[in-house]
Amino acid sequence: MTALLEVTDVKVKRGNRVVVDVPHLAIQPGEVLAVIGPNGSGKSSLLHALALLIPASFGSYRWEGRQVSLPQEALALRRQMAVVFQESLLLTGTVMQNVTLGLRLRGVPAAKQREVAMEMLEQLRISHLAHRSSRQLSGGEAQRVSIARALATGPRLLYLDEPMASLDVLARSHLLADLRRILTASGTAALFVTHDFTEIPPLADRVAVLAEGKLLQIGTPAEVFNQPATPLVRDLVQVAHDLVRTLDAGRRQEGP
Ligand SMILES: Nc1ncnc2c1ncn2[C@@H]1O[C@H](COP(=O)(O)OP(=O)(O)OP(=O)(O)O)[C@@H](O)[C@H]1O
Repeated sequence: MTALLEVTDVKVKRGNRVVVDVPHLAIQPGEVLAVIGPNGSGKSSLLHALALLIPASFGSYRWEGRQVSLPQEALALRRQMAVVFQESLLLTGTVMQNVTLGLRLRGVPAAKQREVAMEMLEQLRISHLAHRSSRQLSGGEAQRVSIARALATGPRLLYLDEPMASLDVLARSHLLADLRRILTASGTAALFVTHDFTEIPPLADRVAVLAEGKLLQIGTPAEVFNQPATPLVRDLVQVAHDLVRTLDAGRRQEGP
């Protein structure tokens, strides 16, 4: 299958330091890739570089098999991608005004803007908030609005930088399920950065582990969790293993 996005020799410099140095990374159409790693390992920098939001150097940057010329084609390509950040970054105005923003900038007729936005709000189960001010939303609602805004333009690839970090566990679990359903139904690929391993099974097809800007391992969640490729990956996933073991031990003690 031709990858949706395939990059080689990605390097991001912050000051004089190279903070991302990844020889190869590919995202398949419709695939959801989680990126995990310690603080400061370069996860956000990698995401921002791939989304063409910060300067980076690429050996090659291929979109659906075609070599993209950067920076000349960056603007056109960015229209096929969307980004959701940890903070919802909504503009003053109503939810509807926020969700139609990207479509407005693309010159989509007003009636169509509203139709598409309403559809996205329904898919994210927040159509009742359409006419609410963006300043009168809970954190979970605001994050749903920012995801609806990102998806309204029909991106082929959605980047999510710790989008659930400020949500409570229930809100997070419901949003993960809704997001997975929407991404699968629309065939949208996604790359999401997370610190929370519980987000991986419901959302990710593959996991990439980054440390000090280097890709230590990439594989299915089962591969990474059961066959960690390096001691650092083992230490990272150990926390998740310990949790499962503790819960199992508790269950055995309680009996059937
Ligand atoms: N705007 C910036 N200017 C200078 N250095 C930066 C900047 N942003 C990030 N860095 C540095 O680049 C490195 C990678 O940071 P980055 O935010 O990409 O890591 P991360 O894995 O996303 O971290 P975290 O998990 O803490 O969010 C870090 O050493 C950080 O200090």
